[in-house]
Amino acid sequence: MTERFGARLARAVAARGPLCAGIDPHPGLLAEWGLPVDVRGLERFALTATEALAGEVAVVKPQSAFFEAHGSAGVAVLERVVAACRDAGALVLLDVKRGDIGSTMAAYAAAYLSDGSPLAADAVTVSPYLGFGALEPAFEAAAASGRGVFVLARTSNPDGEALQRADEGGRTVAQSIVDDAAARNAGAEPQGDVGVVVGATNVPGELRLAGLNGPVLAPGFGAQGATAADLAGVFGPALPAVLPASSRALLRCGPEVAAIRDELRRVQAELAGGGPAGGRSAAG
Ligand SMILES: O=c1ccn([C@@H]2O[C@H](COP(=O)(O)O)[C@@H](O)[C@H]2O)c(=O)[nH]1
Repeated sequence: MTERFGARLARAVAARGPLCAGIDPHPGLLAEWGLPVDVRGLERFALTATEALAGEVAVVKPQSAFFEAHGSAGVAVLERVVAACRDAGALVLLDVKRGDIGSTMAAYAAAYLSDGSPLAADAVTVSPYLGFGALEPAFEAAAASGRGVFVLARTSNPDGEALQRADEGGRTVAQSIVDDAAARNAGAEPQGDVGVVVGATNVPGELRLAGLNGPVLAPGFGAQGATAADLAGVFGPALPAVLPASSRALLRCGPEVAAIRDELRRVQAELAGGGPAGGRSAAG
């Protein structure tokens, strides 16, 4: 029987620590690395980043948008990145933020969460804007194949606040997403397969995460300004379930593999020791 994602993730984090390393091939970063902003540059960038990061972290998070921007050749590079991360022992959380009516969601689930699909990852990000229930095909495909789903709840960007903090029957919309995810994870050991996305840039204590019984992906750490010292305040007792995610702050250290890896290890050490990591800049 396929081992569940929640269990696989817990084991990977115990072995390699909680940091989730993002692979975001921004055109500006390709240029900074002295690479052409085309599919050849994308391939060199993404495979170099994979070489630097995937053998060191529990989770790698490729940002699909930057690959899709190069068309089918870019998506082919993404497929190679997914395979190379797996070979290096990392779980792949593909950041695609999909969400649609249930019948179309089933097609996304087939693409990203089903054995045999070239783009199948260990987990994906999904958007609940069409309703948490519309994500059911993704939850089912993930459960059937030992994969995971991370639902956007309270994102790291300031634009999310008005919608996500709106009142939904005495709690915020974001809290209702967390509570729906918690219901799906109830009773799972060591944790469930449904995570939430909560930005590390958010207000301390805004969400009740203690009952989630699942992982919390925390982008906003690093280039968007949140530091290791902020994490305990923002996430409180849920901190052991948090995967701080950083992309640009690591990738800016390239193109040398050793330099990216040195920065990665520095951040991992700070996360382990609770000291300051990350850096300040505007979110977005
Ligand atoms: O709330 C969210 C959800 C997803 N993201 C994604 O995470 C990375 C962040 O990159 P950095 O370079 O570390 O800022 C990026 O892929 C976003 O699309 C997010 O930032 N916030």
